[in-house]
Amino acid sequence: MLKIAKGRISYAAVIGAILFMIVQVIANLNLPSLTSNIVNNGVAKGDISYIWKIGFEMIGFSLLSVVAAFGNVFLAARSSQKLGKNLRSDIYKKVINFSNDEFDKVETSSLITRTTNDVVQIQNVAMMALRMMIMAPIMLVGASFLAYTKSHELTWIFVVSIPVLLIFIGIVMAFAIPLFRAMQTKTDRINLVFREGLTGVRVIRAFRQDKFEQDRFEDANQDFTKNAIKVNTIVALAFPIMTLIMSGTNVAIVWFGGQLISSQTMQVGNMIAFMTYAMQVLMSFMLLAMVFALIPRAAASASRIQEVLDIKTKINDPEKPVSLPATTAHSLDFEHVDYRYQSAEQLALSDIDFSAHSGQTVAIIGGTGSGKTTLVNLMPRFYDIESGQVKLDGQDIRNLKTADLHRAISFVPQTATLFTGTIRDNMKFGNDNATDDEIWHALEIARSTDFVKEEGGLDAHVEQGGGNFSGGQRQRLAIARALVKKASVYVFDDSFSALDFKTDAQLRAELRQDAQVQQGVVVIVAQRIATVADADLILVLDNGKLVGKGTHAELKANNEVYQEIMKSQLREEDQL
Ligand SMILES: Nc1ncnc2c1ncn2[C@@H]1O[C@H](COP(=O)(O)OP(=O)(O)OP(=O)(O)O)[C@@H](O)[C@H]1O
Repeated sequence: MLKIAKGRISYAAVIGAILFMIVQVIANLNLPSLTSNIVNNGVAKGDISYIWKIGFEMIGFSLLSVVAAFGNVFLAARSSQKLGKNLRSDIYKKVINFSNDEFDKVETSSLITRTTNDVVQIQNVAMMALRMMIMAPIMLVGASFLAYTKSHELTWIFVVSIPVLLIFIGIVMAFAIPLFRAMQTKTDRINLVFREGLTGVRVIRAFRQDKFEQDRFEDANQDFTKNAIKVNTIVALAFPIMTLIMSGTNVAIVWFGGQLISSQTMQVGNMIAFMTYAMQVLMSFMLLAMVFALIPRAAASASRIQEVLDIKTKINDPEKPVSLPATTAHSLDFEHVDYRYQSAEQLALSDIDFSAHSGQTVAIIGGTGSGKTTLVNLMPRFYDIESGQVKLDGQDIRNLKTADLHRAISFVPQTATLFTGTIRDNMKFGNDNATDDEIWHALEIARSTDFVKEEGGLDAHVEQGGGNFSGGQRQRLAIARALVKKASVYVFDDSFSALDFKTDAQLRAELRQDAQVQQGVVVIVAQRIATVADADLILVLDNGKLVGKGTHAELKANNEVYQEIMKSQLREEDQL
């Protein structure tokens, strides 16, 4: 846990909080002694001026204690909140640079719990530690010593009450700590089920799985609640018992102290002070117990966060990056590329080899699971290849800064994702300087002007995930967004599948005529022969292998897989 705070917490604030806390403890430790003086020397002797003098001193120490407590809480809160803020941004910075391989390692819902709930646990413990963990031992030592100076005859009471309290605290912790620890994994589970339920709500309804999903959530919720109730019951039971131990100690002090007073071996004031110090001693143990009860849960949180921070991102900038040549003649080359998913034994792609240059359209076709998406994902280095080379403008993409590479590639993924904001915000996602004219031009190519105008133009609101647009409209907006970004390579991963034949054909014709797009290489992943037929180069994938490469006419004449795909699609149309 200390590792996680290192460099993320303000040391000046921590030192300030500790200093204030020391002042507070010293002030608090002085008060019982002053009470005993006032009783012994003022009240017992009827010395009014002494009472006033010590009374003012007590007010002074009380005010000092309040001010110090305020300073301590202020700095403790500030530094623990800052620690939380720094942790959240460090996790976010780390995660945003994850490649798909790393995202495959940690569940998204768990990442969310780690950024929110786990960070809160650390913050709470940091706050408690700065308030109590250091206060308790100082108070414990100070109060024990001062209690002894007030009456060494009564100190034996501690010999009984402290072990009783410690044994009790030990029993409580033994039961509570595993439960505290389990809270985090149970929170994870709730988040996972809740998230899946929310994102898949339509599917759940369509398949009438509402009851099943509700039960699944209920189970997770019930499990969490049961655990929380157990923890709270233990804590709730612990408090009255601890109060009982404290009251028992008080009774013993009054009982035996009374006897000492009547035999004139002890003064009343000393007994009152002893009683207050005894409470401070027991309170210190309780404060320590509270902190130690929270530590295991926070330690579990800390290791969950550290686990994310320690993940080594595989795809990093090279030590000596090269720059892309300043040219308008762009090229994309795959040279004998092999790729294997980290969890898989077999190659997902093997010996992929092709070249394309500015003005050319490369189309990738193949059955479901043949490796089309995997292939295009290698271009922006979402995954790194196992062997071979991928080159952009003649440079191995692993020698480029990832920011430069991503700037050079405009990518439309299979599932179109839009962000909350306006259409304009979404369109400017890859090109902040785009003018309204450029955006309208891109929308025109993507056959989106009509519905965007209907929605209210570029200022039209886009809901979370583009929920207020249809699937086809989202696809077209994602295509337009990719066109607004001026790139060397435009990748469309199955982006035309949601369009009808006519719109698909019009859109591709517009792409062919657009001067900006024609300066780059266009890569289209498609399922339909009609979509790929006019491409300059068609790659036919089958089971991760490049089984055909050529134009439509060439492949139609001599490629078996291509002919098979053609036949199956003709058959489908014939059947209608
Ligand atoms: N993250 C992953 N981890 C392990 N294997 C994966 C992963 N993603 C895809 N695969 C496997 O790689 C193969 C190729 O998948 P890919 O998504 O590239 O196919 P595709 O041709 O794009 O299919 P579709 O047309 O259905 O989108 C499949 O066998 C798939 O199971």
